[in-house]
Amino acid sequence: MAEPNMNLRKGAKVWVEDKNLAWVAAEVTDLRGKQVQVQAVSGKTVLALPEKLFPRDADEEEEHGGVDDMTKLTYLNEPGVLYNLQRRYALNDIYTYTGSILIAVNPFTKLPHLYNVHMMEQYKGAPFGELSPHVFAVADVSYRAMMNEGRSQSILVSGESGAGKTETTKLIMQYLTFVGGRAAGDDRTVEQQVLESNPLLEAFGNARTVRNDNSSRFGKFVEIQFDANGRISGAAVRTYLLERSRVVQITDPERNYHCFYQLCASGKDAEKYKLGHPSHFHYLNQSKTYELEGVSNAEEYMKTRRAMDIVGISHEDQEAIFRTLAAILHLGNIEFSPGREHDSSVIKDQKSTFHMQMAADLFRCDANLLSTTLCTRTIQTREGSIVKALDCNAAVASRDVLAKTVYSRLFDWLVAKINMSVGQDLNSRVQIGVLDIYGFECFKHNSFEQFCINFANEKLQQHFNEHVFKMEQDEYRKEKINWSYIEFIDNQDVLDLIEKKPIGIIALLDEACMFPKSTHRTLSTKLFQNLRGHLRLEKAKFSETDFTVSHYAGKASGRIVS
Ligand SMILES: Nc1ncnc2c1ncn2[C@@H]1O[C@H](COP(=O)(O)OP(=O)(O)OP(=O)(O)O)[C@@H](O)[C@H]1O
Repeated sequence: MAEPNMNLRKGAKVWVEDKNLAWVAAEVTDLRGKQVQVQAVSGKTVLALPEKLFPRDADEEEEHGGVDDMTKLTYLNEPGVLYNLQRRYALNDIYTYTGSILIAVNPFTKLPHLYNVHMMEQYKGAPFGELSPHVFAVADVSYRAMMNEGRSQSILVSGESGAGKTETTKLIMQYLTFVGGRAAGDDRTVEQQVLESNPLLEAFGNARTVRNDNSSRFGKFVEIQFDANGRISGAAVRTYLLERSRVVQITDPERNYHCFYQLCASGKDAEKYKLGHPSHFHYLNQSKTYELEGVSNAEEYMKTRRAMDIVGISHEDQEAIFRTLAAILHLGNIEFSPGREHDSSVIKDQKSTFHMQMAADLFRCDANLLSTTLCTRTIQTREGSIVKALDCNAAVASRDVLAKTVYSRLFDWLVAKINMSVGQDLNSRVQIGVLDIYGFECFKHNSFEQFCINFANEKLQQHFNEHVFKMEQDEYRKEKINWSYIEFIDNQDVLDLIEKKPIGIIALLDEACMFPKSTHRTLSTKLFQNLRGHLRLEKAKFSETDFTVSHYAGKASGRIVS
């Protein structure tokens, strides 16, 4: 989006950077050697370097309330794009096009007039771009492309946490249900079932985060299958990258997965499993946030139960699901103290023994076996298996791994149940896929989970580059249209750094996992030896194991730990 040939004469309209407001509108008042004097609309005069200024569309050229397609801006630069979105947002115009891409700004308030049946009727079959930008227009264009070309389509919903991806995905499904739904009078339809399974997925896959009270902690690809007449004939939900670490570790004011709090507030069921207030459980009390504003955990529990009934999960299976959740909570309360032998551990005290017995009963396994499993590790060798004692830290780690594994298997099992109940149409030739996946994430400390999320986003970015930029430009070339090529950053080098065999980060990690003697130090040495000088990888100055990957969207630092 750089603007190389900016004409900086007196009176030119520009954007100048501002500490507080990001960008402010200004006008050039003087040229002083290498610097330019500009006067901001507030009246303030600033000196700036020319390369720091961006040209600005003249106010009188701009339509009132901004333009509905960014490509209509004379100057397509960051301040211009942000200003346009801001002006539209002020009028509750939350949608704006950039060519065939839709930008949605989260309104954080209900706008029911935007999503009613009347609106859906309006967008049905309307040429793209004729009506105001809308998520229904995108869904409609993909439905029509599928029908006209007989080819499957996909819609990618991307953005940072809390941007509105899940809401947008639901709206797309609502629209596809409207155009491809079955005639009234049919039994409960596939699309209804997909929508009705949402509360279930949300109870087990969503949690409160700093940014979003109901943040999806997994990626989701919803495939909606259609028959030859364009009617929905089946559907499937595929999930990715469930955030497993949340089951055992949370920080204030975040929460664990909603289902745990729901179960604790369930009254009789909670009593049956000897649960109480969430503050009694280590996996929940690491954060003091137990309630969500405007949400009753007990009512949500009933909703989750109802969603299970709708999806067709038997009462026996429902009981097994909540029993497993309770077992995980009891498991988390097991503490260890050093055993008699060096580097060994035992269950700490009576309280821990109670929770271990509870966990074992609820998992329906033998308590001694559970305790041995937590406090020892069995290593297979050629000579047979060796049992090695674990110290307290290692026993805690093994307890947490068990909790995470059981939870993620439970989640996968639920997804499989939902898919079975909704029913896939194996004969369908066309489908529309909607991908709702985490955006790029960067925290102070980034775990392996974040690394995978950023890798997935890097892959998506490459797909986007190939399809949007390369294909458009090939088209222009074919038609001999004189076109100044858009510059985009090819991210193949980041992908190579991560996935190339045999010396990408993942390949080296794989290799390290196979050698019993590997440690986090041997892995870091290998990584930095093999990838030294890679422009996308930086080693931290004062650490042997910290590294930073320069992604297309920014830098993310990680640490190799054992
Ligand atoms: N189109 C919309 N209309 C009204 N409210 C919206 C809309 N989109 C989002 N919101 C509000 O913003 C909140 C966050 O949106 P959503 O959960 O869809 O974000 P997300 O991008 O999926 O976040 P995460 O990645 O954390 O799951 C919603 O709970 C809802 O209150």
